[in-house]
Amino acid sequence: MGIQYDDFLDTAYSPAADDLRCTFRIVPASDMSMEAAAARVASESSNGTWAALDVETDVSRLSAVAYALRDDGTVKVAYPADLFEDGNLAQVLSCIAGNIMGMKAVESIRLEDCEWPAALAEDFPGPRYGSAVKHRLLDAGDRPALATVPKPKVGLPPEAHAQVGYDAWMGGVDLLKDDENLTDQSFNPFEERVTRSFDRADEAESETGDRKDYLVNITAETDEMVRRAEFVADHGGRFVMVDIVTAGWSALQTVRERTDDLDLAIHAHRAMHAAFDRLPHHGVSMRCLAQFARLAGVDHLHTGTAGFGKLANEDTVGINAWLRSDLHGLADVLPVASGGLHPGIVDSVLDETGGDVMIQAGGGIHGHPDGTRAGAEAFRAAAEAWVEGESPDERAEEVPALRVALDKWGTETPR
Ligand SMILES: O=C(COP(=O)(O)O)[C@H](O)[C@H](O)COP(=O)(O)O
Ligand SMILES: [Mg+2]
Repeated sequence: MGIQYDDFLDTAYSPAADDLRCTFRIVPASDMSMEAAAARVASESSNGTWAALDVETDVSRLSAVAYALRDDGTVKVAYPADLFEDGNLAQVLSCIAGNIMGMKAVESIRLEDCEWPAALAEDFPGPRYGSAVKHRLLDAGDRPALATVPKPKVGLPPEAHAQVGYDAWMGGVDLLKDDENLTDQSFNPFEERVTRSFDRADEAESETGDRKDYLVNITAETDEMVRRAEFVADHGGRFVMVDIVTAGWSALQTVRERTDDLDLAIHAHRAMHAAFDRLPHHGVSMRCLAQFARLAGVDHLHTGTAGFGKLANEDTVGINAWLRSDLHGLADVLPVASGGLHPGIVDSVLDETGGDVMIQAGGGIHGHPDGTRAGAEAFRAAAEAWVEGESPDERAEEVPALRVALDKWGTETPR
C-alpha cells in the first residue's frame, strides 16, 4: 500500500480515546500552506517520510493525524498509543518533539500542550509524594513550604554551606537547597557537604522542634546520581534534587526507578528549560516540560514566579493548575516559585499561585542586611502573614527583620 503526506491530514478527524493529542503552533515555510506543513509534521513525527512509499505491511494504524487547524496557527496532531513504547519518555519525545523541530517545511514550530490518554500515562510512575511532601516529610502545614539556596551559589566550602543552612533553618525555612551548578566540586565536595549539612539540620530540628531537610543536588552521570541518592538516604535525607533538563529525561527516569525503595522525594530544578520554552513560536513549552516531569515522577518542580521574580516565566498559574489536575491517578506535583523572590513580593506571588506551593529564595534571604537568619525570619513572616490575611507592613510591626527587608527591597521586581 502507498503512504504519502496526504494520508496524515484529516481536518475532520475525531481522535480515539487512547490517542495522545498534541497541540502545535506552526508557522509554515513561506512556500507552504498550513495544511501541507501540518501533514508533514504528523508524517515525520510518526511513520512517514519525504518520499511516497509503497509498503507491503499495513502500517497506517501507527500513523499520526493532523486535524483541528486553526486561524491562530495551532494544529492538533493525534498519535495512536501503539506508536509508543510503554514508559519510555525519550521515545515519546523523539516522536512528538523530534525531527519536526528542524523541518524546513516549517519556519517555526512549538509543541504547546499534550493531552495524555490513560493508555500512556499509566505506564509512568508519576510522583511518589507530590504536594503531600508538605505534611508527610515537612511541618509546613497549610502554609507554603519554604526553601533557601545559599549564595554565592558556588564557592562556599562545606562548613560555611552547612552554617548558612543552620542559620536559615533556625530563621524558619524548612529546606536548604543546593544550587543548580553545585554538585561535587573541589571547593565543596558532595559527601562532606551532605554530612556536615545534615549534622546542622539535626541541631536545628532539636532546637526548633520542626522537621528540617535538605534538597541535595545529585546531578551527575546516571549511575553516580543513584549512588549519591543512596548516600543522601544513608545520612537521613528524604529529598534529592535533579537538574532534570540538563541531566536528561531518561536519567531522571532511572533515578526515580532505582531509588524507589529509598522513599526519597525528587526536587526538579529546570535549568536550561528556557532554551526550549522561551521563544513563543519555537521549541517546547514549559507546560509540556512540566508534563514530562510529572510523568517521570518528580515531586516538586520549578514553574516560576508568575512574573514577579528575576526570570522570564511562561504561564506559571496555568502550569501549576495542570500539575494539580487529575492525570489518570498519578500524584500531583508541588509547584516551586523561585528566582528573584524576596519578602516584599511574596504576597504578590502567592496571590497568583495560592499557598499550596514551595517558595524559595536565595538573594532574598542571604542579602538581608542583618544576615541569613534575619533574612529567613523575614521570608517566613511574609509567607505566614499572607496565609493569615495580613499585609507585609502589618506583620513587620511585630517582626523587625521583615521591616528591614521591606525597607531594603520594597516591592521591587529584581532583574
Ligand atoms: O538560584 C535560584 C534562585 O536564586 P535567587 O533566589 O537568588 O534568585 C534558582 O536557580 C532559580 O529559582 C531558577 O529559576 P526557576 O525557578 O525559574 O527555574
Ligand atoms: Mg539557582
